[in-house]
This record gives sequence, structure tokens and C-alpha cells, in this order.
Amino acid sequence: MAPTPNVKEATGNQSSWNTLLPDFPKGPLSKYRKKASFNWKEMAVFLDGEDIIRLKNRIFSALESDPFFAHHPGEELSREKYQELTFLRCKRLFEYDFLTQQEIIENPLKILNMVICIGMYDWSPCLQFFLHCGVFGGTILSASKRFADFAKKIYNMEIFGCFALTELSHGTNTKGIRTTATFDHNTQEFIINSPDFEAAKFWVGNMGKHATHAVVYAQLYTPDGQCQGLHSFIVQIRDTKTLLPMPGVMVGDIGKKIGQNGLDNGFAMFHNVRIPKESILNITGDVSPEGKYSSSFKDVKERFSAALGSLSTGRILITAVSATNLKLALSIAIRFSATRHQFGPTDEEEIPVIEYQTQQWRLLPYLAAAYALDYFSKSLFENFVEFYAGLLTKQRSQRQADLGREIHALSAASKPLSSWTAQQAAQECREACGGHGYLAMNRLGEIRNDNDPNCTYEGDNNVLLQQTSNYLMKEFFLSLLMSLKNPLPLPQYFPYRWVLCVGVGWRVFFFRYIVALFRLAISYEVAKCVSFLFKQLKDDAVALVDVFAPPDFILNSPIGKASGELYKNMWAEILQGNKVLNRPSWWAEFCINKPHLVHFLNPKKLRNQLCCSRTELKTASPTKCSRRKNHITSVEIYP
Ligand SMILES: CC(C)(COP(=O)(O)OP(=O)(O)OC[C@H]1O[C@@H](n2cnc3c(N)ncnc32)[C@H](O)[C@@H]1OP(=O)(O)O)[C@@H](O)C(=O)NCCC(=O)NCCSC(=O)/C=C/CCCCCCCCCCCCC(=O)O
Ligand SMILES: Cc1cc2nc3c(=O)[nH]c(=O)nc-3n(C[C@H](O)[C@H](O)[C@H](O)COP(=O)(O)OP(=O)(O)OC[C@H]3O[C@@H](n4cnc5c(N)ncnc54)[C@H](O)[C@@H]3O)c2cc1C
Repeated sequence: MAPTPNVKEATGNQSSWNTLLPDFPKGPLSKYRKKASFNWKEMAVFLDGEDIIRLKNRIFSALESDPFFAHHPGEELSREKYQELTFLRCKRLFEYDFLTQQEIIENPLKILNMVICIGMYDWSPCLQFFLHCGVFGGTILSASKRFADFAKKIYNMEIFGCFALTELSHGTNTKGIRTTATFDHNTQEFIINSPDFEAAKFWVGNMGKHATHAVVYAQLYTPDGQCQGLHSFIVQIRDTKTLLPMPGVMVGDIGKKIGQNGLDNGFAMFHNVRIPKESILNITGDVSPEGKYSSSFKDVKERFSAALGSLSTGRILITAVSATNLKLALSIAIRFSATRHQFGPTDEEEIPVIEYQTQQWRLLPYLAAAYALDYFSKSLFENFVEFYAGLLTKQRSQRQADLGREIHALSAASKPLSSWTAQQAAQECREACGGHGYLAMNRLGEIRNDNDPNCTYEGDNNVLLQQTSNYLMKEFFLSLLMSLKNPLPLPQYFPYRWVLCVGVGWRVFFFRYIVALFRLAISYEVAKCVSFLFKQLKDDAVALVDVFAPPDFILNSPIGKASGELYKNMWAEILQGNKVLNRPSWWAEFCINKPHLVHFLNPKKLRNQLCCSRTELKTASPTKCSRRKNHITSVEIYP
């Protein structure tokens, strides 16, 4: 049993908290901050530790003081401009070099917190940077020592990468991937080919405009015509000096998405593109110069699972990415709810909407989920780090294999849970802020739209959950087999279930009836307890959000600002809008060029006048009728 951490030891002293975490400005939120039953700074230091908080502060202040990351309220960027700005920001992240390899080795949670901090600002530059360094770079560098010289090119941006598994016609079903890699032993090359446009690589982040290299998943064919299954290859897709496509490669941008539009998702088709034999990421197997396939995985399924192993990394990160969106949305909605006064016990006095039970029931369960998912995602990440260390050191123990399967099963459930929770919460927070939640400047729409693909990429949530149930079924039947060898006494827990198993018809019905009542009584009692609990929790809600809310610059939501000056913050932002008080440039279309209106007549008379009455329409010559009709610019023809 892990020793209960000593809060005092874990959190240092008051003075260290104050240097790390400055006080919030006085304002409408101070009332709730004073009511809190704990010290938010102590909680923040207890959860993250001083080291991580220092890293967060370093990242947040670097972005806030960098003109490349400045916000331009009221400015509508074109997608092309947003993509350019995203890339320039991504480049700045290389220049900041926030973390050294040594720091990551000493505390791997720092890399997770770096993803979170930059993502809180904007997921587009965050994902662009980490798709290159983490997903593309991580996949290559963990394959084998053969690619060690890639490290420098990856981290100094000599090359820029993407991860190309999905095709236009196949995504979740990776066995259906149709890109081929055929080994030509005469030239010691692989020939990468897309059989048709349905096999075009599609949705690939960074591929739309910037990637010069891709990790491409393809079915490997040896000279004897045998398909050896899904393997990954490094393929250069653009010239690093000109960004023009390489010969045989057709590459482009898939177009505007619902969110994350700073990121360039692209497509690529390969027309018999030849790559050196050494370009295969020999994670699961390799080909000899004579074209003979070899693999350390004898079992085809094991080989397939190893080929997809790197996907678990993304799923574990997405669990934290989604939990981050949950925190962002709640930071805005809880602070809004604590300062938005609407109705009250008397006409003179209105109260904050967080005082209403419905507002508490809508938001506080998600606040609890934010803490639970934050803790879970970090502990799952630490389990993954142990597994990844085993991967890098080519561990082949049973424990390593079991850990890999368990990490897959867990991440295949944690990503759906976290991303769906964040998606539902973003909508609930949007509604809990009323109309102001629908104002783009308050960012809840962006958070909802940018969180949305977390439910799909790195594997569709619904299908991934089937992976977890497969795993649990196998484990359950395995343990059942074990228990049948040495039967245990019948379970003493849930006695009604046990009796139910041996019950007969009427007894089963009777018990179900009692159970239903029992459950109703329980849920009534629970509801009362939860309401009581929320009554306590609502006074802590602002402080609980203060623990994880980023600085105002990063949160970038007037109604979510730490001061709680709801209306001043919104009004200031509105007046910064582009030409907000100007008359429309097309004012003359309104004031001078009025529409050519046919005089408004009595509808009955009008109908008689028009040649297009029903009977005449059938007989009247089209020209005559349409000529008459053309003069009618904006009068409705009554049915
Ligand atoms: C799982 C599938 C659906 C397989 O289905 P199926 O064909 O039915 O096969 P099965 O029989 O079920 O499986 C065969 C066995 O293989 C096992 N298995 C499967 N997958 C794995 C796995 N990943 N790990 C381990 N084992 C696995 C399975 O359990 C079976 O074994 P057993 O018989 O049960 O013993 C599969 O088809 C699938 O995975 N489909 C989904 C495809 C997918 O995920 N595509 C993703 C494409 S990439 C993408 O979407 C990218 C998105 C970009 C955004 C990502 C943002 C997150 C990154 C954040 C930043 C990262 C920072 C990194 C930090 C750093 O490192 O620097
Ligand atoms: C923003 C974004 C970025 C992406 N970035 C990348 C990237 O960088 N690299 C990359 O390779 N890919 C990327 N993808 C692609 C992503 O990985 C796929 O979209 C994802 O794997 C789902 O596959 P699909 O889109 O083909 O959907 P499908 O697999 O076609 O699923 C469509 C629907 O069918 C249902 N379905 C499918 N199979 C089953 C089943 N067996 N049982 C029940 N229901 C089923 C699914 O639940 C889903 O609702 C990205 C996608 C998005 C949206």
C-alpha cells in the first residue's frame, strides 16, 4: 500500500506557494475564494509539485510575452493564415526548447505537462509540434538503433514528420489498409504504391502543407508474392529544400475541418515510389537482401499487435488532452456561474446562478470528473513510461507482454471515457453560460470543436471499447478457469444476487421487485446526499477551478477571467472588435439602392393580375409568364 503522502512535506510552506502561485485579483470571485474550505495553492503544489509548477509558469510566461502568440481580438484569420501562424508558433516551440532530454528522463510527467500547457493555449501548434516530435519521431526512434541519426534531423527541424496509417476508405480497420510495400531484391528497395485513390493516405496531421517525411503503414510483400502484413516505413514525401512533392507522390490538404484548423491535415498517394531497404521500421520484422522475411514474433496476431503498439501512446496522451479540455471548459463555466447573478429571493437582490441546485447538478459532477481524470491520466502515463522503457530496452519478458496488453486495454477505454466526458461537459458548460457561452470570444465553442476529434482519432471510441471488452472477457474466463480448478465459497457479497441465481420464477420476480424498490430508495437517499454534498462543494468550486485554471492569457475567455469582472471583461473585449461601432461598408445598399418592389397589392387582386395563376401556368407561354414574373423581385406568390 503506497504510504499516504504527507501534505506538509509534499507542499512546502506558504511562502514558497506565494512565489510560485501569485494571488488572484480582488473582485466578484473573492467572496467564493474566502468561503473555500482549503487553500488552492496548497492543493496545486500537492497535486503537481513545485517543479512541475515552475515548468508550467515558464511555458505560460514565455507564450504570453511572445508576439507570435499574441491574441488579436476581433480578427478573423483565414485558414491559410491560421495555418501559417500555427507553423510559426510551432517553430518557436523548437526555439524555446522548454525541456531537455535529461529533464524528461528525470521526470517524464514534464512532457505530459508541456503538452497540456501548450494545448491549453491552442491545440493546433501543440499537436503539430508533438505529432512531429512525439508520434513521428517517437515511432522512428523507438524502432531500432538504425534510425539514431534521425534524432538530430527531427529535433532541429531539418525534416518534418507525420504519421500516415489511415486511408480514405479505411481507418479503424487497420487490417483493411491497402497501401503496399513490395520488396525489389534486384535494387534492394521497397516500392510504395497506392492501388487507387481509396487507398490514399488521408487525415494525416502535418501532411497538408509541411511534412517532408511520413511514417507510412503498408502491407509488406516479399518477392515470393507473400503478404507479410502491416509494417511501417519512412517515406520522404516533400523536398526539404523546396517543400515540393517528391517524384511519384501526390500530396495535399484535405480542407477545412470543424476545429483544429491551424493544423494541416493532408492526403497522399504514392505511385510506385522507391525507398531504400533500410527505410522499413523493423519493429516487428525485416527482409534479408535476398527478400526473405524474418520476425521475432512467431504469432501473426502478436506481430500485428506490436505493429499497432505505438497507437497506445496517442490514446494515453489523448486521455490527458481531453481532461485538459474538461478543465478549460469548467474554468470558464464555474467562474461565470459564481459571478452571473440572475433572479433571487427578492426583486432587489439577485444571486449567483451557482447557488441553484440545477446549476450545481449540471457542473459539479464534471468538476469531480476533472480531478479524477487528471489523476488517472497521469498515473496511466506513468505506467506507460515503465512499459515504454521496456520497449526501448527490447524487454521480452511475460510481464512486458502482459503490461503491453493491459496498457492497450486500459487506453482503449480511457480515451473514450475522457474524450466523451470532455465533449459532453463542453456542451453543458456552453449552455450553463447561457447566451454568453455561445459568443465565440468566450472560447467554449472552440474548446468543444477542438475536443471533438479526440473521440475519433487514434481509433474510434466505439470500436476501441470493444478491445477493452475483449480483454476483460479473456481475463474473466481465464480467472474462471482458474477458479474452477480450486472452487471458492460462493460469493458473500450481494447476497440477493446469489439467492437470485438459485431462485425460481416467482422468487426471481419478487426479488427483482424488491430490488427495484430498494434501488429507488437508495437513489432517493443518494440524491439527497448528493444535493447536500453539492451544497458544500459549490463553495469550494471556484477554488477547485483555481487549482487547475491556466492564466487569463492562456484561458483566453473574458467570462472566465480570474478577476470575475464578468461584464467589464466582456465589454472591453467587445469594444476591441474589428470596426465594432462602424456602419457596414455596404450601407448604400441599404440606404440608397432600395429593392425594386412591385407595389404591394391586395393579395387577391395580385393573384388575379399575375399570369402565373395555376390554370394559366399550364397554358401560358413560358416566355410571357416568366417575363411577367421577372419584374417581381421580392413579392411572395401566395399559394
Ligand atoms: C484495435 C484494432 C481495432 C484491431 O482490430 P481487429 O482487426 O479486430 O484486430 P483484433 O483481433 O481485435 O486485434 C488483434 C490483436 O492485437 C491486439 N492489439 C490491437 N491493437 C493493439 C495495441 N495498440 N497494442 C497492443 N495490442 C493491440 C489485440 O488486443 C489483439 O490481441 P489479442 O488477440 O486480444 O491478444 C485496430 O485495427 C486499431 O487499432 N484501429 C484503430 C486505428 C487507429 O488507431 N488509427 C489511428 C491513426 S493515427 C491518428 O489518428 C493520429 C491522430 C493525431 C492526433 C493524435 C494526438 C495525440 C498525440 C498527443 C501528443 C503526443 C505527444 C507524445 C509525447 C512524446 O513522446 O514526445
Ligand atoms: C482531426 C483528425 C486528425 C487525424 N489525424 C490522423 C493522423 O495524423 N494520422 C492518421 O493515420 N490518421 C489520422 N486521423 C484518422 C483517424 O485515425 C480515423 O478517423 C479514426 O481511426 C477512425 O477511422 P475512420 O475515420 O475511418 O472511421 P471508421 O472506422 O470508418 O468508423 C466510422 C463509423 O463506423 C463505426 N464502426 C466502424 N467499425 C465498427 C465496428 N467494427 N463495430 C461498430 N462500429 C464500427 C465507428 O464507430 C464509426 O462511428 C485523424 C482523424 C481526425 C478526425
